[in-house]
Amino acid sequence: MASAPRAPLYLGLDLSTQQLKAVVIDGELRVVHQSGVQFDAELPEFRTQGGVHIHADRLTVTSPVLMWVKALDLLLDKMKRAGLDFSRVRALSGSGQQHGSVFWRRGASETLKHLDLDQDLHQLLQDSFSVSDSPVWMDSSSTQQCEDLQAAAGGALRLVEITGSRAYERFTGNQIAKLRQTRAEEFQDTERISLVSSFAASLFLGGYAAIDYSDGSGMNLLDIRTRNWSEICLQATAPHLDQLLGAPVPSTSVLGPVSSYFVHRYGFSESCSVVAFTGDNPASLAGMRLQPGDVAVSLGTSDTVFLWLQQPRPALEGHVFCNPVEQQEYMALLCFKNGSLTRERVRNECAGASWELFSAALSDTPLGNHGNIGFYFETMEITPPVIGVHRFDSADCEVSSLSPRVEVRAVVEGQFLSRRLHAERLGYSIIPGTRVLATGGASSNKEILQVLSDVFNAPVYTIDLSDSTCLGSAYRALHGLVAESGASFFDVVKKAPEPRLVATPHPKAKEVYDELLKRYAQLEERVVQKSNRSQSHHRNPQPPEDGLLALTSA
Ligand SMILES: Nc1ncnc2c1ncn2[C@@H]1O[C@H](COP(=O)(O)OP(=O)(O)O)[C@@H](O)[C@H]1O
Ligand SMILES: O=C(CO)[C@@H](O)[C@H](O)COP(=O)(O)O
Repeated sequence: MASAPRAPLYLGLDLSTQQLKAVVIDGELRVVHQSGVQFDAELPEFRTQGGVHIHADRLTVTSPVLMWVKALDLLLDKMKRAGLDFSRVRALSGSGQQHGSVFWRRGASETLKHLDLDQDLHQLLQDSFSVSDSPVWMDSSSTQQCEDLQAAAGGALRLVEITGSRAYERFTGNQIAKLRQTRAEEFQDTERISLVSSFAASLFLGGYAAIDYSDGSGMNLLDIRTRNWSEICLQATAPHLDQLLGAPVPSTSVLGPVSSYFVHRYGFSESCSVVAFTGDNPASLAGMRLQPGDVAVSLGTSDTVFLWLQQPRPALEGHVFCNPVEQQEYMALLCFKNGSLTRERVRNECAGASWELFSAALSDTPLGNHGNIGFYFETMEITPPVIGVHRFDSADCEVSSLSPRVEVRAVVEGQFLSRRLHAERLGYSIIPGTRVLATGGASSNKEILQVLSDVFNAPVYTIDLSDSTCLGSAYRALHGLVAESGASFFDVVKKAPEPRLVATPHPKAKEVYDELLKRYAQLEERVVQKSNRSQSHHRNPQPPEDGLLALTSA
C-alpha cells in the first residue's frame, strides 16, 4: 500500500568509499525512494579509482573532500528531479566510511552558517578545508604514530582497554598525529576535525556536528567505557585536540534542525531534524536489526564481520565500538581491507570481467577447491597485517598460479576462511540457531553467499536491500525522534521485514571446511612469518616490546 501523500518520511544517507547513497522510508518502514552517486563514474574530474587516490608510497590513501561535497549536490538534485517531496522528511541521519577525517579551515563555521542559496555547496565550500585530501580508512601510513600512541598509553593492551582497539594506522587519532607532524601549517590552519560521518551531518546542520560515540570509537581517542575523550590519548596525539573535536554525543542524539540552505534550496521543512550520523558498520548493524547471537558479514569495499556485544572483550586483534542503537552496550568488529576490490580484480583476470562468469566458476568448482588455498593480500591487509599474494596446492606447496576457475573459488573461499578463522580466534563461534546476516554490494551475489554459508556452516540471510547502511540510517533517523522519551530501537523498527534465508550449508560443508580451516590457519602463519621476515630484512627493526611486530607496514 502506498503511503498517504503528506505522510512523514525519513531519509538515510551513506557516504562510503565508492559512492554516496540515499534511502527514504515512510512511517511503515517501506522504502519509497533510493538514489546514489558513484564517485569514479559520475565525478570523473576527481580522478579517483574506487573512490580514492593511492599515493606513490602505496600506504597513503586519501579522497578529495570536495568530491564528497559535490556528490551531495548531485545526489540532492537527482532526488529532486525524481520528484521526492523533501518537505515530508521529518528526520534524516546518515553514515560514513569509518575512520576518515575532514579538516575544516579557520572561518569554515561562519561559511557553513551563511550559505548562499543560489550556489552549489561545492562552490561555497571550496576554500573551507585546510586539507583538501582527506585520509581514509585504507591508509596505512601512520605506523610511527601508532607506536608512539601505544608507548604513551602504556602498551597495546592498555590502549585496547581504554579505546577498544590497539593502535591501527587507519584510526583517526593516528592520522591526526601524522598530519600535525608532517603538515604543521595546514594543521595550524584547522578550526575543526570531523569524521566522514560528522562532516556529512555538518553539511546538513549548517554548523559543526558532534561525533557520535559509535563512530568515535574508531579513532583510538575515545574511552569506550566513560564515552569521553581519553586524556592520555588526546595528549599523545595533539595539543588542545578536545577543542578541535568537540564533545562526543550519544548516537541517537538529535543535533538540531536542517539548515535554512536546505529548506530554501530543496524544500526541506524547517522542523526536519538531523540525527547524529555514525559509521557505516554501526549503521549497518541498525539496518539489519542485528541481535545478540547473530553474525553480520558486510561485503562492501572492505569486508567486515561484526557482532552485538553486551560487554567489551578486550583483544589485540579486532575492535570494540560503542553500540549505535543501545547506549550501554557494544559491538565487535573485524575489518579486512582486501574485500570487493580484490574479488573484482580476480573477476577481471579470470572471469572476463563478468559477475555472471565469476558466479558460474563458483558453481562449477567443488567445495574445498581440490585442496587449493589462496591468500590475496594485494594491498597491506588489516587482519592480519601482511601484504602479498600466495597460492598453495593440496600438499601445501606454494604455486605461482591456478587455473582461472580454481582461482575464482580460491579467492572467495580464502576470504571467508579468513573471516571465520579470525572471528573464532576472538572467541565467537557459530552455534545452532546462529544467523549469518550478509550485506554490502557483493551480498547480491547468490553464489558468493553459498560459499559463505558453506565455509561458516550456517544459514545465510539477507535483507531486501543490499545496502543496509542507508536503511539503518533511515531507521536511526526515525528512532532519534523518540529515543529521548525512552523508546527502544527495536520497538521502533519492529514492523520492518524479517531477513530472508538465501543459502543453507551443503551437507558436506562441515567436514570439508573444518579440515580446510586448520590448514588455512597453518598456512596463514607461514605467510605472516614470511612477510615479517621480509619486512625485518628491509627495515631491520628492534622487535616492539609487546611483540606487535605485526603493526609495522611494508
Ligand atoms: N553481483 C556482484 N557480485 C559480486 N560483487 C558485487 C556484485 N555487485 C557489486 N559487487 C561489489 O560491491 C562493491 C561495492 O559494494 P558497496 O557495499 O556498495 O560499497 P561501499 O559501500 O564500500 O562503497 C563493488 O566494489 C563490487 O565489487
Ligand atoms: O575501516 C573500516 C571499518 O573499520 C571499513 O569498513 C570502512 O568503514 C569502510 O567501509 P566500506 O566503504 O567498505 O563499507
